[in-house]
Amino acid sequence: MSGVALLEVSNIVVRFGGVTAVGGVSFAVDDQQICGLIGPNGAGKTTLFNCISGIYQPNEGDIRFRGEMVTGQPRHRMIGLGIGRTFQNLALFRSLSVRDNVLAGAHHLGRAGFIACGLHLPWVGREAARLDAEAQRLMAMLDLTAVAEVPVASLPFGTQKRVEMARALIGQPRLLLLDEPAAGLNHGEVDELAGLLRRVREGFNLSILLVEHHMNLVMNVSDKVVALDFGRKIADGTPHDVRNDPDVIAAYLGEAPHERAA
Ligand SMILES: Nc1ncnc2c1ncn2[C@@H]1O[C@H](COP(=O)(O)OP(=O)(O)OP(=O)(O)O)[C@@H](O)[C@H]1O
Repeated sequence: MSGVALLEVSNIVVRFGGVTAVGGVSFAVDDQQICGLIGPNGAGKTTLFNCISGIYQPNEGDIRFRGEMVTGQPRHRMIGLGIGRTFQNLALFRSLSVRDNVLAGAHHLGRAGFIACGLHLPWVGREAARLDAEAQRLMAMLDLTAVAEVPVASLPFGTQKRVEMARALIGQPRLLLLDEPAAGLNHGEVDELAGLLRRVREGFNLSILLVEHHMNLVMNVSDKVVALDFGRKIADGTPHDVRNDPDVIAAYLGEAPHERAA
């Protein structure tokens, strides 16, 4: 694997009818790297994200994950390969408890089918106990233990976002895609999120690709930043370099991006 990026996106093009949402974007994410993906509204961030997570199939270009071509693979296959994600507007089972939502993220790991469960085979119980222990560990790490049995619908938005992250993490991703994790959070929660992202990266030995409008968070937590505008890449480098890039500043209507923090 040495010399091969964890994720390699090459010349991705996505068109919706006459609209070119992504017009030939390339970038790479390395092992254990936090990469921020930024750009003004309509720049193509979500569309690119949806290609990487298997929701959209690009019209052109390639996506390689751990050296393997995965372009156009369906979502369940991407999860199996190690690409987990959260959604901007959350995609939780609202009437289920936090614990059950977290466990729902592990369904592709289980080997226990209908017949094995019906026969009460011993390894089925062992597998369930192992997953439950992992869910407990994740809930502790994401400060969810106290609400483990609470239906997610009754929890504050910031807590629900942590549930979604725990659900993605129990799937043992090598790459975690986070779609606007700071949206809807207050200042204190955003500060905690920065620390949490670093702990998650260290604790799970994974990489994070982060779409985010909250510039302070992106610049503070990312090892590298990729900036898009009108479906094209306009910068790719360290937070310092991207923040000072003239094209990035121009894309944000003359404001330095770090001054645009929510
Ligand atoms: N399903 C769709 N059908 C048609 N056009 C779309 C569709 N999804 C996105 N677009 C268009 O593609 C372009 C890129 O949109 P996209 O949502 O990827 O941008 P974004 O950078 O994620 O924006 P935001 O920050 O507002 O979420 C926009 O012009 C958008 O209107």
